[in-house]
Amino acid sequence: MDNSPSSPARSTYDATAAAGGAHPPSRRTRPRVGHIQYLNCLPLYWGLATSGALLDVELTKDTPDALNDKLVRGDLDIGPISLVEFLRNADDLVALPDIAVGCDGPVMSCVIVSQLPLEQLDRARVALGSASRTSVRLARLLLAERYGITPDYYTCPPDLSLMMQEAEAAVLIGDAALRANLHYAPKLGLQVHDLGQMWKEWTGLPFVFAVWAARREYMEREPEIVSKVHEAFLDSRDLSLVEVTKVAEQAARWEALEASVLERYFTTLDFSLGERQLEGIAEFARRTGPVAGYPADVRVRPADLGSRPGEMAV
Ligand SMILES: C=C(O[C@@H]1C=C(C(=O)O)C=C[C@H]1O)C(=O)O
Repeated sequence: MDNSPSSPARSTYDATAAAGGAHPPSRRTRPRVGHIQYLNCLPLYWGLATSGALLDVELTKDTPDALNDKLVRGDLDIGPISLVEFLRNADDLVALPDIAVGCDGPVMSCVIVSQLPLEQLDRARVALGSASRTSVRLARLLLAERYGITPDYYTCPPDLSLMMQEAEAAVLIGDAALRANLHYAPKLGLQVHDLGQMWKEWTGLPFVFAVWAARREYMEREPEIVSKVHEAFLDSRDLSLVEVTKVAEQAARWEALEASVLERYFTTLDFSLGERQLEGIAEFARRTGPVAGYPADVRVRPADLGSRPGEMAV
């Protein structure tokens, strides 16, 4: 190997160093932001491309459970997190205001798929899809307290046909749940129970499956970036809901679901986090806290990010 000062690699290196770095390391790093790889989050991210904000974030697409772990470990700075994981890690995280993935009635994509009426699931095998933390906890709560039953739960990958071979019922979320709900269950004669609707009938409240959070230390270090990312998500969501027909048509090109179904789905989901949603969260924490790893009186207190600032330019 030629290590002499005249070798091209070496001379390029020296020239760069002498010039103070023609390619200096980036002075600022983009915020590392999570993106749930399900259709449920499409309306939150769709407008980021339109506004250009997509270029100002380093996006990591993954399943909710993987994103939960990354945000909690500090491999992400900002992102969606299953409500249950937020409540467990509330000391290290700050919730962002007015943004969530929830519903006020049916949700369509967080379901119990069952071969038997729910009352008959006592001691039966129930498969819990491994991508979920909140829906599986909600399903267990509803089956225990509304139906008075104690199934034999186990966690496994979210694959409906495997689950139905090994269990009498399964809890699914996201696109797999949507497909099960709309396609497979009716074909296979399986019952579908919508967790959002069950919660609403039981408590009269909206339900929040995931909130948006920043790591507390990141928020303290980079409050402006957090504020701008938050703003970009709100703008994206608002634009997507105004243009929901277009979003649904575009998404349908790559999905086995009709545009009209996707439009219904996007408008069934509730992406807000207001007083009633916070009340729903408090009620869920009160009912699950003792067994789910957080105090029953834990609260989500969204950060005060001030009024909506201007364009994102981080
Ligand atoms: C509405 C949904 O909300 C979700 C449910 C989650 C959970 O159960 O932990 C986490 C993130 C969201 O994806 C869905 O997955 O369809």
